[in-house]
Amino acid sequence: MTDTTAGPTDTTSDTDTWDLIVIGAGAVGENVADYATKGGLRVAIVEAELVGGECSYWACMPSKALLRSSTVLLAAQRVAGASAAVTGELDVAAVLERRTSFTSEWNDASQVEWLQGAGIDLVRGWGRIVGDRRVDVTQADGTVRHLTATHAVAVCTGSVPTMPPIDGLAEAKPWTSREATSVTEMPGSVAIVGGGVVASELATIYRSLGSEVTVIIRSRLLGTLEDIASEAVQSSLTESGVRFVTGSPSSVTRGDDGRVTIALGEDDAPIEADEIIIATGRHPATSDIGLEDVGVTPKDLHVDDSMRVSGVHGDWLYAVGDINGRALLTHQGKYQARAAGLAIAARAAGTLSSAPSARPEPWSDYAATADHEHVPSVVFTEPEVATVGLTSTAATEAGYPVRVVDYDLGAIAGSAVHADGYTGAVRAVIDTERRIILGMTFVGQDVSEMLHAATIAVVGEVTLEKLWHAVPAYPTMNEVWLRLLETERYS
Ligand SMILES: Cc1cc2nc3c(=O)[nH]c(=O)nc-3n(C[C@H](O)[C@H](O)[C@H](O)COP(=O)(O)OP(=O)(O)OC[C@H]3O[C@@H](n4cnc5c(N)ncnc54)[C@H](O)[C@@H]3O)c2cc1C
Ligand SMILES: NC(=O)c1ccc[n+]([C@@H]2O[C@H](COP(=O)([O-])OP(=O)(O)OC[C@H]3O[C@@H](n4cnc5c(N)ncnc54)[C@H](O)[C@@H]3O)[C@@H](O)[C@H]2O)c1
Repeated sequence: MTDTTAGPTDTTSDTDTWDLIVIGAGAVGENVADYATKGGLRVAIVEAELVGGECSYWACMPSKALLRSSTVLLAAQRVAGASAAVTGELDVAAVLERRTSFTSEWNDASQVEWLQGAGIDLVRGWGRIVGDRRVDVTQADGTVRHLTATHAVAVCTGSVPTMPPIDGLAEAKPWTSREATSVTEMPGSVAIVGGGVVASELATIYRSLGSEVTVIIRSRLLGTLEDIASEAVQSSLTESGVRFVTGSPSSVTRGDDGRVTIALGEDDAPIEADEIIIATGRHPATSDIGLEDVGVTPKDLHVDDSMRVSGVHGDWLYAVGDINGRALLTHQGKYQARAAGLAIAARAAGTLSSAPSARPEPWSDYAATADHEHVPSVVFTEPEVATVGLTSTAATEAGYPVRVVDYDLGAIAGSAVHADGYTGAVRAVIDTERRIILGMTFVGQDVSEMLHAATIAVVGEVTLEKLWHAVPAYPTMNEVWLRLLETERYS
């Protein structure tokens, strides 16, 4: 894996007491600190690795940068006239170099500069809660610094990959999303274990950059999404040459030639590849951060909508972002961070109740209410999948009166102009009593940019009758909204 460089060292003053101590300077920790600072608090943030966290260096940004060049190439190839102008292959070295520039060569100097500008103090090292509002930081030289918070501690330590119990896995030195997104030389072949978002995006990246790809899945690819999405992505990946094998590895060995051999069931032929990538989910990074010392069992970690951890004497502990397991997405973690940062500052100022029983008002600045049933997300595959809210299955299970309305996105005039032979699909999940949209799924080229209108409709609980007056411009792909409403009315 690539080397990482921490930028400037600690930026703290002499004091070791702050109003708020944030452990973990990923996107989420940075936002908790920023919003609490804006609320008038003095804040220190503790970081063991790179300021900016997973998203900046090994997740969202590098993976999306690795995907972008092939997406652009495909878009040009799908429009007659433009396709004649692009006759060459992807420049893989240039793609990797562009990715590296997005990670600032795994150096966090610019993010440290941002912290300084925002008035947030940085303490580098491993943070561990050692008592009520007290955090010890083990620094690179082994010395321990003792920090105290007058108001709150927020743990924003993120998540780590879950490694499945496969014989020989550790010895075979598997890649996780970290190695896969920081790759410097494309392997000839990879076997990806898992069928979620990470596996789907990595399969798209590695195939587009020339590797032979085998994906080992237990069941349906992207199984938590609507079938229109998972089927489209799996069939497009298959068409691009990705091989899908159903099963779960039982053992893996790395031979003297450096290649891995993966055994599945007794009747299945083993799979050989240059590298094995594990993409079987992530779990909260709760190890060795001292939760147990303040009476919190990590697997029972529970937060309210202001991200305050339940059952901690004095109610000073918050858990924000991937660590609380609510929605493992950068934008949703940052949303939680805004709620938590503002709530911590308001409680410190006495303008929001600190009582354990006091729950923040839903949809107020202090509550991440949208986490429950209004989460947007995009899977950056080919085709893209953009979703918000509940799937038809989730809405039915939650007891809503549901009607599903589908429309062929390829049949829209704007889509036909967008790309020759455009294919895509849209599904709206409608609450038939309240006549609002509970969830939407878009599948197709560039649908990620269509998502926010749906998020506004779902969060705003805009009725279908009112949506009738939100007129989509012609000829854009958004005209699918009109077609969905017509389908709901007349069929
Ligand atoms: C391959 C991949 C692609 C992804 N793509 C997207 C995407 O396109 N869009 C999206 O919304 N989400 C995406 N995600 C999810 C996204 O990366 C996470 O939801 C997000 O990074 C969570 O932010 P966080 O701040 O909670 O945690 P992290 O980003 O993991 O940050 C936690 C920080 O805490 C530090 N830390 C941990 N323990 C300690 C300690 N004890 N002391 C001090 N510091 C500590 C870590 O070093 C790290 O810097 C992707 C994830 C993966 C794996
Ligand atoms: N574009 C994005 O927003 C984006 C991109 C990447 C990751 N993420 C986030 O990161 C999180 C983690 O993603 P992920 O894909 O690692 O996890 P996931 O939980 O979405 O998927 C894990 C997959 O691995 C499979 N699996 C588990 N154990 C297995 C085994 N032993 N053998 C074969 N398959 C096995 C599961 O069936 C599932 O399909 C997601 O929750 C997602 O929100 C988001």
